Amino acid sequence: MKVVLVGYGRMGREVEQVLRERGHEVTYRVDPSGSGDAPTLTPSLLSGADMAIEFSHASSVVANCGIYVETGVPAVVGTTGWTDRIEEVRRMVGEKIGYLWGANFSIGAHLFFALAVHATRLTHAFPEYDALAYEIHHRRKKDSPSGTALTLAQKIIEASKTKKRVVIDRLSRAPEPDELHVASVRGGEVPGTHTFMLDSEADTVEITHRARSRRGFAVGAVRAAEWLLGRKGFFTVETFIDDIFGEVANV
Ligand SMILES: NC(=O)C1=CN([C@@H]2O[C@H](COP(=O)(O)OP(=O)(O)OC[C@H]3O[C@@H](n4cnc5c(N)ncnc54)[C@H](O)[C@@H]3O)[C@@H](O)[C@H]2O)C=CC1
Ligand SMILES: O=C(O)C1=N[C@H](C(=O)O)C[C@H](O)C1
Repeated sequence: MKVVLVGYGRMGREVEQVLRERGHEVTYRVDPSGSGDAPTLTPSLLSGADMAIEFSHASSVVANCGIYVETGVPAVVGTTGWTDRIEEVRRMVGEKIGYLWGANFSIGAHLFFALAVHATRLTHAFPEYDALAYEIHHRRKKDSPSGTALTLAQKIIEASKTKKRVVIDRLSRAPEPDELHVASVRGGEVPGTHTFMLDSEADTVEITHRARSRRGFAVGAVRAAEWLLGRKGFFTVETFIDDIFGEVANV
């Protein structure tokens, strides 16, 4: 595949390495910081490209989607922090191009989601267990909570009989029983740690996904791009995971 990298920061560079290892070619790197070949994405940069892979900033996702649609180039997007506009992007994409978005492309994160959802269902019989979640990321991360934490929270709300709402703010009150509290911490170099906790008077059950590096995210994104080639429509990473690895993502 001839790939245009949109966003050439930590993830863009990691994806470039994996693309090379898997026999693909990077034709352009787009990044406003000056670290790529061009500062902004334009239709002409996508000419001849088979795929775009975007790890950029939330503020650019919708405009970039317009350029993918205009040029007919499919895109895998890992950028987080923009899902308040996901329906707009879904409508823009329609059946015109293949577009796949995921908050977390590492396989382990999807095992983590599945385990957390399964554990939540098991506690239907044990209402003494209260659910909560927290995530830790490096000091340069721009969005909070992480896309992964928001995805986890949504899945837990769907699986839980007691939790109906997600609260992400710093709480200056006790959470209501139907509120799932999701907390975020930023600092150091942590590539991404997410913990889901079920806590009772007797004990604590903790499920943690701890990324060791960004490689798992990058491998997943490149595999998702290989999967997307030739498909049309708006997909989330869960569809790709389901298709490749069986019923892992949506247990
Ligand atoms: N889905 C997943 O598996 C993962 C998602 N991410 C997400 O990917 C995004 C990027 O993460 P990192 O690479 O760690 O951040 P980073 O800050 O190292 O890199 C982002 C790059 O995008 C550039 N950028 C900003 N606006 C742009 C635009 N309009 N067009 C092109 N480039 C633009 C910035 O100059 C920067 O170089 C974040 O939203 C992060 O949460 C990060 C890791 C894994
Ligand atoms: O910004 C990051 O670094 C990461 N972002 C993604 C998220 O917001 O969930 C995925 C991973 O946790 C790393």
